Formats: sequence, C-alpha cells, structure tokens
Amino acid sequence: MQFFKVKTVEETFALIQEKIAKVGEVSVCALEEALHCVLAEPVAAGENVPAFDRSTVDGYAVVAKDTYGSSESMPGFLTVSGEVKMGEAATTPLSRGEAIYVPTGGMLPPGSDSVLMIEHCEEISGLLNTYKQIAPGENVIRAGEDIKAGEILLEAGTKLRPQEIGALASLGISKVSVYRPIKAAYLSTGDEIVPYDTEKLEIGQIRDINYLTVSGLAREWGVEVIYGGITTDDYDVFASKARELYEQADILILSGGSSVGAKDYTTEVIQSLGDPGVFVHGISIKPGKPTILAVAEGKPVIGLPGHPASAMIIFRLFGEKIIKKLQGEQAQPKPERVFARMTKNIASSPGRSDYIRVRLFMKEGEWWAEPIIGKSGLITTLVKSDGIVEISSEKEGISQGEYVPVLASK
Ligand SMILES: Nc1nc2c(c(=O)[nH]1)N[C@H]1C(S)=C(S)[C@@H](COP(=O)(O)OP(=O)(O)OC[C@H]3O[C@@H](n4cnc5c(N)ncnc54)[C@H](O)[C@@H]3O)O[C@H]1N2
Ligand code: MOO
Repeated sequence: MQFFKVKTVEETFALIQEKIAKVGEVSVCALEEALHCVLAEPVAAGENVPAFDRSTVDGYAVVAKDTYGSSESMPGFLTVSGEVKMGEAATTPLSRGEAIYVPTGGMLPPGSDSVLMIEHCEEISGLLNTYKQIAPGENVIRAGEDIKAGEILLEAGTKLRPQEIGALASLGISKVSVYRPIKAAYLSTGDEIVPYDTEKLEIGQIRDINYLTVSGLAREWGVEVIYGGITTDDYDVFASKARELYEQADILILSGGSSVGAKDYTTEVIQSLGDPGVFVHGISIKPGKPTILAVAEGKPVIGLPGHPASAMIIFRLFGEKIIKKLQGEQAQPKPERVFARMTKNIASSPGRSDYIRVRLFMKEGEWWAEPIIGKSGLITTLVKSDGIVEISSEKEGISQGEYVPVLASK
C-alpha cells in the first residue's frame, strides 16, 4: 500500500516558488483588453497628469492670502473678473483682489493658487463676499500631482487591475506589452462523473461540479480554460486524454483520482507526462490532503482531490499561486479580506461613511493598513492601494493601532 509523504502548507508554497517559472511570452495588447494581464515592461509616464492645475470643486479661483480673515461674521470682498469654461484654457490671469469662477475639473487661471467653494462665498453684482479663509493649494490638483512626467508609473510584473488601466488611460497609452494570457486545460476523472447538464442521473452517477468551480476561479484570475471533458478511470484512456490536453496548454488541471485507491491513476498519468514529475503528493491540510503538484517538462500539472469543496479550496490556495507565477506577476499576494491595524489616527465626521484607501504591509506577523491620503481626482491613490477601509457613519474615526476590516481591491 502506498502512503503519502505529506508536506506542510508552508513547504508547499516554498516548493511552488522554487519549481514554477513564468511562461514569459510577450504580446502587445490593446489597453481595453488588458485587464488582469501582467506587464512585461515597466511603464514610464511621458507627460504630467493632470497636464494643468485643476480645481477639485465648483468655486472661485483666488489668491489664498486674499481670503485671510474672512468668516461668516466678517466676510471679505473680491471682484469677480471672469469665468473659466470647462475644457478650455484659462488664459486671463488673476490679479490680487480678484476671483474667477471655475467649475470642478476646470483649469486654474494663472496667478491663482486655490479655490473657494461656492458654499463659502456669495456673488452679488460682480462682487464676491468670502465667508471662509483658505490655504494656498486648497481644492486644487497641481499639474503632475497624480503622475509626474518621467516617473515609472508601473513596474514590470504588475497585474493590471481596473485602477492601473485607468492610470494608463490618463496618459493616453492605448497599447501595453504584457505576458500573453495563460491557457489552462482541465480534465475531470471518474467513472461516476457525468456532464453537469445530464438531465436524469443513473444511480451512482454524479454531475461534474469541479469543472465549473475550478474553471470559474481560473477565469477570475485571467486564465483561458480549455475543457477536456470527463475521462473514465481507465489508465490508457486517461493518459492519452491528459497528454493531448497537456500539449495544448500552459498548465494541466486534473480533478479526482488523487488518492491512493485501486483506480486512482492520477499520479501515474502525471508521471507519464514528463520529468521531473510530482513534487508534492499529500499536504497536511484539511480538506485536500491527497493534492498532487507536478512539473512535467516545464509545465505545471495539478491533481486536485475530487471532493468538490476540497478541489475548490486547494485550487484557491495553491492553484492561484502557481498561475500567478506562470503569469509573471511579481507582487507579493495580499489577502482579499483581512483585519489589519491602522498605522495612523483617521478622523471622520459622525453621520458620514468614509472609505479610506489603504496600502497593506506585514509587520511582525500582522497586517497593517497605511492610509493613502489623496484627493478623489487622483487615480494613483488607487494604484498605490491594496484595499478600502470603511469608517461607518456612527463612528468618529479610527485610532492608531485599531483593527479594521479591509476590503481588497483586486
Ligand atoms: N484510503 C484513503 N482514502 C482516501 C484518502 C486517504 O488519505 N486515504 N483521502 C480522502 C480525501 S481527503 C479525499 S479529498 C478523497 C480524494 O479522492 P480523489 O482525489 O481520488 O477523488 P475521487 O475518489 O475521484 O473523488 C472523491 C469524491 O469526489 C467526487 N467527485 C470527483 N470528481 C468530481 C467532480 N468533477 N464533480 C463532482 N464531484 C466529483 C467523487 O464522486 C467522489 O465522491 O479521497 C479520500 N479517500
Ligand atoms: O480532506 Mo478531503 O480533501 O476528504 O475533502
């Protein structure tokens, strides 16, 4: 009787890092098609984003000093000397003592350094009553504040999430060099397994669940899946079907027959595909102990345990790591949902729900969430963040060191 020599989960992760190499074939892809692809080259910014100083609010462009001392009870007065039109250059300069109307996103007139929100002033017959003092730079995004011309925006090995695609779009980049998408071939095994759309089951038959769950996960990770159908527990049929699929894909995924029963041929079939072969058979994990991981002539092969929950959990844990390595993704995987500790105090107004963009990092065995402070007009605040923390409306903020749930931005 053959028994597994089980590996721990940590040993298995280390073996995946050691044994799996990226496919590394580069293709040029339209930006719109590049979601979930991995950059093969770094991307440098060819221009500033934004290209000009912009207002983040509807209001009046002013020189901040001209508002000093203004309050509800002691308003200041400025002369309204014009209006900036949306999408047009603001050419008329602003002089001291003047205010020019600017819509949200409009260009700041030369000479101005801040924007007073319309809620904090009142225009009456060409005169602006200012009810609040503001600081230089308030309500303004400076040219290059989001992305600076010449900076490396994204490193090679970055997986493109919607926010990276958005940042590339802001630079007018319409094509990117990415590693071509990974192709996985999937095969279910078992004499009892029948296609999931079988209407009437015979006694003993089981509909194929694992194909849909496993291929669904793979598709979520940007993988194209070739469905190889279902093979019976006959060694020759199984081996030739596995070989045919192995030839067509970058990774072969088999489900079932991973245990050590009389008809569990998966290990033998995998060994027949090429050297060096199986490097894990059996992991000290529940569920999923009989998992098989192999590399045959450079291509990974996964033998998932047949039980549907085991197959999904194992594929989620180890399959995703293998696929990320094949895709050439460099970043350390971050958790999707985690309780992390906030690095700073964050204030919030009761009655308002705040969503704080955060970067996650591991320190002394714990996840920490560092707030990425920035205006909502800056796409790079999302590029730098791993997730979002909610401060619900009844809370007044988060204290430094407090544990908060983080929702990952994938
Ligand atoms: N003597 C031992 N027996 C078993 C051990 C063990 O260590 N010693 N491990 C158990 C564990 S844990 C699991 S998990 C299973 C894994 O078995 P296999 O990978 O060989 O899977 P099968 O026997 O082919 O199937 C198990 C179970 O799952 C159903 N199945 C299979 N494929 C599908 C599919 N595509 N969709 C839906 N359901 C599927 C199948 O009908 C079986 O009921 O081994 C234990 N045995
Ligand atoms: O521990 Mo298994 O993989 O019976 O599900």
